[in-house]
Amino acid sequence: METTWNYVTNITNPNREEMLQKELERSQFMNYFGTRAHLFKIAQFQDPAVKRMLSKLQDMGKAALPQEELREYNKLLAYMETTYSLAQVCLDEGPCMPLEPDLEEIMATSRDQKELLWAWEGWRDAVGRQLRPIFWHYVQLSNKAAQLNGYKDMGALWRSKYESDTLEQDLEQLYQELQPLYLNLHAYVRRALYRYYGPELINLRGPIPAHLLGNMWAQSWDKILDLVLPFPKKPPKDITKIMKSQHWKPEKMFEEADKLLTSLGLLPAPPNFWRKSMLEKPTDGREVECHTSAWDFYTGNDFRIKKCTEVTLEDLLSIFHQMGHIQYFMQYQNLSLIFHEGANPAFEEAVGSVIALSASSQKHLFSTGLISLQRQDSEEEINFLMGIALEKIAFIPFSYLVDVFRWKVFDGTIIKDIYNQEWWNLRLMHQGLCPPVPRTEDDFDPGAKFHVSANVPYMRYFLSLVLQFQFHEALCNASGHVGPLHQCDISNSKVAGKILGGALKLGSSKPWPEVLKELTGQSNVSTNALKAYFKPLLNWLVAENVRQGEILGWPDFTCSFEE
Ligand SMILES: C[C@H](NC(=O)O)C(=O)O
Ligand SMILES: [Zn+2]
Repeated sequence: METTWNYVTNITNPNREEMLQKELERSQFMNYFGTRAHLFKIAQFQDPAVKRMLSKLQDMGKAALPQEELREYNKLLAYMETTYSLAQVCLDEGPCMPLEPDLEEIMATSRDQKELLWAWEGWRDAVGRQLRPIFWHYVQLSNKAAQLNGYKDMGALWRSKYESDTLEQDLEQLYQELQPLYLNLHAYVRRALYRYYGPELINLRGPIPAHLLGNMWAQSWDKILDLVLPFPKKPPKDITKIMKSQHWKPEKMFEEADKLLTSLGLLPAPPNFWRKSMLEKPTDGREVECHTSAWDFYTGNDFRIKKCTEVTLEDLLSIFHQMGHIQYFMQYQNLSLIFHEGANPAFEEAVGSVIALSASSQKHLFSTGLISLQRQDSEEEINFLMGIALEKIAFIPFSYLVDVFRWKVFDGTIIKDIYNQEWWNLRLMHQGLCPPVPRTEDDFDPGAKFHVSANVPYMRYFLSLVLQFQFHEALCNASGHVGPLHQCDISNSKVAGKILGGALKLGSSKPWPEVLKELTGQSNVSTNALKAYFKPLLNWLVAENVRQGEILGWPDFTCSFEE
């Protein structure tokens, strides 16, 4: 881990070589134990814990590849992730801009569609196009590694982490249940963009151009809240502006998250965290991978976050999310190593997001001194819920389709000659978006998303969307909260903290339905809590869309490009 950390926090060739060497040694170690674990037949054992431990030990991942192919695979992985992390988009004459913070800032704040298009297209030229020629090779080697572990392809290996042979149908079911929320939000936002950008850009019966949603991947739309605010006369406070006026620094943002977690009776981040994390983008000229991530160094007291923190509300909530990962690492520390992971990958993502849901409540913002008045009238409440919905509801189809795409690439349904057109077919079908300019098969737009370039599965974020509201509702009830779910802040509730901590302590030692039952009292994933949270907003959206005579969906499904 240390050599990988050294590389992503100081991208140089020597660090890369050292990381690749250590990766190889680590894989040999995994291979040695994995092969020996295969000597045992799991069926011979009775004890569920032993059977569970064995099956996890037998899963070697990429370490199952022969030496030479593993070396090749690790070089490919490093090339893809580094290309993403070092990519910049240059103005004709003048500065080049990295994704964080420059290009993301443009996507979030510019309202000039030409400037948005420049950043959107430039980023895809700088990253996606570079990965296109080698992505197929990555797919082949990934599938070979999966097959050597007994899976038909890498998508099957990724899905196996959820220990369910009805995973795909279950996810599809959850996705369908959330469609009314998404379609009503999409229609409402399209109308608002129509008002701002006009009919030459927006077709009220068609998909929305993907560069106008405030985000490089149009995955969350919270940055265009000002364009879509339901009650413009009652704008919410600009928390980012208030943070800056109160001279917040990154360190304070992390301390706030640590404070909320310890107020629940959960564990504080240890001294190593504050000493060894990278909480800001270095200013000493070092090239770093800015995509935020949380790290466990498996020593029992060395946990770090790598983040190029900006003083914004978005980064404050992202920090709550990341400190949730750190909390999980700490809580399952006493289990045997093999169980040092979340009950399933979506649990890992949901923990921090649950904390962030409390942190983003008016009650918490008030207690943090970021707003001076907590009370909201019904119109302000709709404005508030719209802000949360632009982040969470908009994210439903994106978080679902990224791995629907990759599962099909791994299982061969999507062949390499049509990667990009199939990506946009899914973006059109699920998100109701169009590329703002024509795309070709020289492009590889999925590669312009970190998780695709960094070989990180994504379905975990879709499932986490549902789970985080289920956890939030259960913990809010446990904390004695009464009233609308969106007003709940579990801070200071030792009861809620005890329930959450108890579930995290289980790591992956128990099947995740059992952990879900411990946490929420239910053993099945349910969208009821998410729907309850947004109910007031959905009622308002439906009435508004009916009033405007909106068409839900995009019957004009062609993407028109302005001349
Ligand atoms: C949702 C996901 N979060 C993360 O990577 O931490 C993303 O940024 O796309
Ligand atoms: Zn995460």
